[in-house]
Amino acid sequence: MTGKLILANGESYNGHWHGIPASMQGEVVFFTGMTGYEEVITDPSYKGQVIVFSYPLIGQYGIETLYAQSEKIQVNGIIVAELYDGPLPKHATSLAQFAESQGVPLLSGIDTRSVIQTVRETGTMPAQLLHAELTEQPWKALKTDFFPAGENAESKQLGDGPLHIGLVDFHYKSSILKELLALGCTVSVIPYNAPAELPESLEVDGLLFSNGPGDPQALNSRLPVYRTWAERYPSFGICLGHQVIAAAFGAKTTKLAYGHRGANHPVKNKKTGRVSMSSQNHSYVVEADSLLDTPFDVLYENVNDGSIEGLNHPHLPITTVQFHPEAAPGPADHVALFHQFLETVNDMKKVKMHA
Ligand SMILES: NC(=O)CC[C@H](N)C(=O)O
Repeated sequence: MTGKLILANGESYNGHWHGIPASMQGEVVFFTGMTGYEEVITDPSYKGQVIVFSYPLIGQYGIETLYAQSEKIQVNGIIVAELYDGPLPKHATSLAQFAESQGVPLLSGIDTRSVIQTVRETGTMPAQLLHAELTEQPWKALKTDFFPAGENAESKQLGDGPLHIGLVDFHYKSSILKELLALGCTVSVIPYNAPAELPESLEVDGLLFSNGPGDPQALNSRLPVYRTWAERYPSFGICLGHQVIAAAFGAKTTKLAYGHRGANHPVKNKKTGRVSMSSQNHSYVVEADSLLDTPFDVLYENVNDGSIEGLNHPHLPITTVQFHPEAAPGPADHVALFHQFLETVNDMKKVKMHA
């Protein structure tokens, strides 16, 4: 079976089609990690995108759902150069089977180097995956409605540890929740569109603003609420969470040409000078100049392009990171940030109890 990847600039690539005949569109982006394809395709921050893996052989250890970041595949399409089809671990299914079972098209045998070169030179753009039996579809607007308006007061509680963290849900990765639970927290998942008083009625001790898909500006109408929350509780923001906290205090966000997606992005801690490796998946960044209108100090910057990778509030216990300290997929250099956040939450809780 054959199929095509068609880019919005007219370039077209033939490959082997896996899955039922279909046509699918999404924004084409690329991931540079050697491993982690299970985490990537199930990560809700990739919602609606077509993911191209730069590593030439993908699928070598199958899918074990152990590493899944949500209950399903979130990308609209998967593009690989060579798809591994050898023996797999006992409990694993193949990547092709997994994708097929969820109706997500996978194209293999694509010259991913050429696709990625185009995306690097021209920027991310819409792409279409098309089975050979079907005709090319008219281009549709890219999906952006990840945060419908309206209020949702339903929270769900997990774990039963001494510290109670509200996980502000912008479509969080399950490894963030797992990390909090592993560190002994009670976690209340708070919808992005929760009423302003929900964290207080749940009696949370701190807030973690999660990752999420799309443009952070989609959440502009909620920024005043997020600012009140961040001013009131020790807060930690990851990726989209970092972007909305920055925006809530007056910063601007902008879109990079082709984003950062991989497992070895070096970031520099501006306080210590230390460089560490981070896992990343984002298109948008906080504009450095716009930070002048906010109280924030830059905590981390990207070593490759100097972009903002993390912020600290000088007086309030607010820390944010553009990268992914929950470490799946990728390096575990930054798990300490979770420990630091929980120590701050704990200290603030003690102060409150003695006040
Ligand atoms: N991983 C994330 O949270 C991504 C944030 C945002 N959607 C971006 O692309 O920049």
